[in-house]
Amino acid sequence: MCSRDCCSKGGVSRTKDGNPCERRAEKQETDIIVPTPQSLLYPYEMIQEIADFLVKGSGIRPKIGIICGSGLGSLADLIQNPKVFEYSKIPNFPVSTVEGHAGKLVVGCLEGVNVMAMQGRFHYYEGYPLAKCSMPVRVMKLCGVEYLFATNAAGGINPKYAVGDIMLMHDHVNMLGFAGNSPLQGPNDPRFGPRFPALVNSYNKDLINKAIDISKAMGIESSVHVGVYSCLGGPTYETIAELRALRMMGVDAVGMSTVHEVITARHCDMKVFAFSLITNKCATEYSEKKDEEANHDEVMAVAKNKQKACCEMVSRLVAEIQKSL
Ligand SMILES: O=P(O)(O)O[C@@H]1C[C@H](O)[C@@H](CO)O1
Ligand code: HPA
Repeated sequence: MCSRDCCSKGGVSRTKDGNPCERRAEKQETDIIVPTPQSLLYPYEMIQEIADFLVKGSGIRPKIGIICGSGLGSLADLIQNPKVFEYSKIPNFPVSTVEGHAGKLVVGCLEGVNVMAMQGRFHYYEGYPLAKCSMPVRVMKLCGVEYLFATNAAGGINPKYAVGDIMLMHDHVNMLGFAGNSPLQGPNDPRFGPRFPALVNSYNKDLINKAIDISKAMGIESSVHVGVYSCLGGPTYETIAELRALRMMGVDAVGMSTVHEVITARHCDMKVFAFSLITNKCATEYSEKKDEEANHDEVMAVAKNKQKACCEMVSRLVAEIQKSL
């Protein structure tokens, strides 16, 4: 009861004559914690500071940014004369908490092109808001990056996909977006891009065609597909009913990343190339068999096995871009 002689009825403090207690109402208002809109977590100036730190520290303005998926960190090992930044030493950078994501940013040269690679990405399930997960993409942009290469480990839903196949992403279904979550949520800073960015043709067709040609040159075209990826929040793998629903929506591979990075990259007008390494086949029939359940050890093991082909795909594509620069 407050000093104005109020009583609490149905969770609302009221004066004796039944009117809501003004003082209580004022207090409740100040108690409300309004969540910070995602886009305000990393203002332009803070991203600029991180970019300046990396450009100054490496002496390099990268043209291509690479995000290494689970177990695909060796993509960054291709980089010559690498300057390595541990995430924990980069001002205002989050840290990686997932096995298979080393937490290092590698800047250097690949096939004659200045590149920057993230050995470790940030996932929503780690507890980071989406804008924080994809903040490094904006850092890349302000460092000078024009092309984003995003890679991921994913479960194959398309029954034609086998473990170890590569799926070149040509579109996505943004399940977190369906639920009203976006890395662009909150006030828009036009220095990054427009309020309402279009996402049709987000995945660069020319780069997809080049990657198909590369797969032919590598003799792996029968295990390379072009398909649709969907990102769920994780960290749980999907239920059978969810996988069936995704398949009905036209999804070929499912994972827990990439989409918010692509949204952020397209917002600031980067060219995007992305692929999934199919690390497990998603079961769409009910079964008691333990070996049909997805698990991170299997994801990591398949990624390790297939890293050579993934590395070759990336370096050949970078070499193609180099020709056009
Ligand atoms: O970072 P990516 O999307 O490659 O990692 C996938 C999704 C989860 O982080 C993990 C599950 O095994 O691999
Ligand atoms: N589901 C979600 N994410 C994944 C999977 C999967 O089956 N495999 C690798 N990452």
